[in-house]
Amino acid sequence: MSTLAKVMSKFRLAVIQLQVSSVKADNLSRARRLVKEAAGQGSKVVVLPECFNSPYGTNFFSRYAEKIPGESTQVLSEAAKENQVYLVGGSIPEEDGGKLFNTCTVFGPDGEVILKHRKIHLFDIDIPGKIRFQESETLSAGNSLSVFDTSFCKVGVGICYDMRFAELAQLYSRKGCQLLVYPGAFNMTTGPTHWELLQRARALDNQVYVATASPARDETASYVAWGHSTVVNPWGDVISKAGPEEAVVYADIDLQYLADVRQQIPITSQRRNDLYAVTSAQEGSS
Ligand SMILES: O=C(O)CCC(=O)C(=O)O
Repeated sequence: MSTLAKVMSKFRLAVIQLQVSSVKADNLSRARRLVKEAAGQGSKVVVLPECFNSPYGTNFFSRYAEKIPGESTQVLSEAAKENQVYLVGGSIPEEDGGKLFNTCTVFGPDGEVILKHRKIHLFDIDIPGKIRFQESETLSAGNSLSVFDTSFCKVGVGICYDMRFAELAQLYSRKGCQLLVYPGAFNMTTGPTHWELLQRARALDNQVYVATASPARDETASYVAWGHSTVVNPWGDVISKAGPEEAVVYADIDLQYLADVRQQIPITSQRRNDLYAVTSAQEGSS
């Protein structure tokens, strides 16, 4: 392998576990400061949490919603450009045509938007005595798979509940993604058992890196996030993990290691495509 190929096969990823408050301007300025800090540590891809500009909750979405482009995406664009990073801008409540979406925008190092992912699986659950949450009361679902290219590898994007759907990760992997990122905000009921397990499952099933970015835990919020933003490698090992509080966690992504794992355990070529298949209605689109 050439020296250039070797250099390009490794890059640093940063996950920002942001302390999100009810003051949008504070959320934006903290995010901007931490993107700069992450870039200062050599990160090339930086990920913010779900709902990074607003508290998470159906009663907040319409109040904090913005058009895209708008105030929050402008800050993200500038932060990406100033710091020369790919910035996965967590998510924000987006308003478009009278509907609300939970939307992630991704910016390239030139500050241009390169992807917009609207959460495709809305978080509607009801666990008696624990948690009932119905995003569909206020939000509409997106309808597209979302993949973007970097100078290092292809990246697939989902938002939080999207991570529960193994088929989506499998399709992203089949499209050539080597990294899956999920801005997310699990809670104190599902977080302890499901958050890490889902990430390790998606990573191991597909032999990819998986990164999640959660808001920091705020015990006074109406929705208390689990925190614990994580990066998992293609072997299924957790290689970086935050606690509950605000933090930036780093992981060195090694695409040669990913290739080695795939060679050692060649499940992709061993799939019985003659017996089963996961298909997408959007097959052929990127
Ligand atoms: O799936 C879960 O348990 C949590 C999902 C969630 O919080 C979300 O989709 O925002």
